[in-house]
Amino acid sequence: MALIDLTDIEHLYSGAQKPVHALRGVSLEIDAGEFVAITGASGSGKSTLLNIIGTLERASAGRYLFDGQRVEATPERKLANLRANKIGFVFQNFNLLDHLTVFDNIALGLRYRRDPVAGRRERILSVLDRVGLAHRADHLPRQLSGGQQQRCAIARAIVGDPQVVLADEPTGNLDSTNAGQVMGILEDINAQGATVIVVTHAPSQADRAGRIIELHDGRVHMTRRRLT
Ligand SMILES: Nc1ncnc2c1ncn2[C@@H]1O[C@H](COP(=O)(O)OP(=O)(O)OP(=O)(O)O)[C@@H](O)[C@H]1O
Repeated sequence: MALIDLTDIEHLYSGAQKPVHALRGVSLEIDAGEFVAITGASGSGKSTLLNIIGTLERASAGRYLFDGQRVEATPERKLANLRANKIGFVFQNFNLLDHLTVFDNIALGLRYRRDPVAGRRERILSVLDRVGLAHRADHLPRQLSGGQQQRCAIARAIVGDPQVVLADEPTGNLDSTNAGQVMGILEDINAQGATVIVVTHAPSQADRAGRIIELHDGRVHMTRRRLT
């Protein structure tokens, strides 16, 4: 059984002006342990699809099974719980809290989890080490470079050891060296067993994924697996 199983997903944004049909019948399966890149032109529906996969947004129509659970039939309270325990999010703009240190920003990744408080400090220190920020634990986000801020955000996303890491243009604000480093960390997270899904429009980064899903006008235009 696929970890993520989407069938005929439609999404309509019905704002004040004309409604936007952002997804038009997307069906796809993603297995546990895959590293998938979602690509496509601006406006093709990549972020919408990622937000639906992450249960931040509910699809207007279609069926979504996450780890066998019917998302459309799950109340919001339970979805919040699922997100806190099983999914880590990484965004283009890092979304760190300015007034908190790197350590405390990462601690936020454990806030809504049910696991015991004992051992949290060690867990945070170990993840800081993993993203190469052990020497920056007491810094504020504004004292970090963009690449370091994104590595801090990744640490926050993975500190709870999620099954799935979803990253929306995680390298969009980074130069190529930092972008390469961030992709390397995502590869490492995947190698450790997490399913990783990255939205990117950079072909050089999409090529690092095991599978590329290209959207076009709200539909899956093409799916391609890495040859090696
Ligand atoms: N909250 C919203 N309200 C109305 N329309 C929206 C909203 N969010 C996205 N859209 C529209 O839905 C379509 C798909 O948007 P989405 O952000 O998913 O595309 P994308 O492929 O991620 O684009 P980009 O690469 O520019 O980030 C676009 O036409 C966009 O304008």
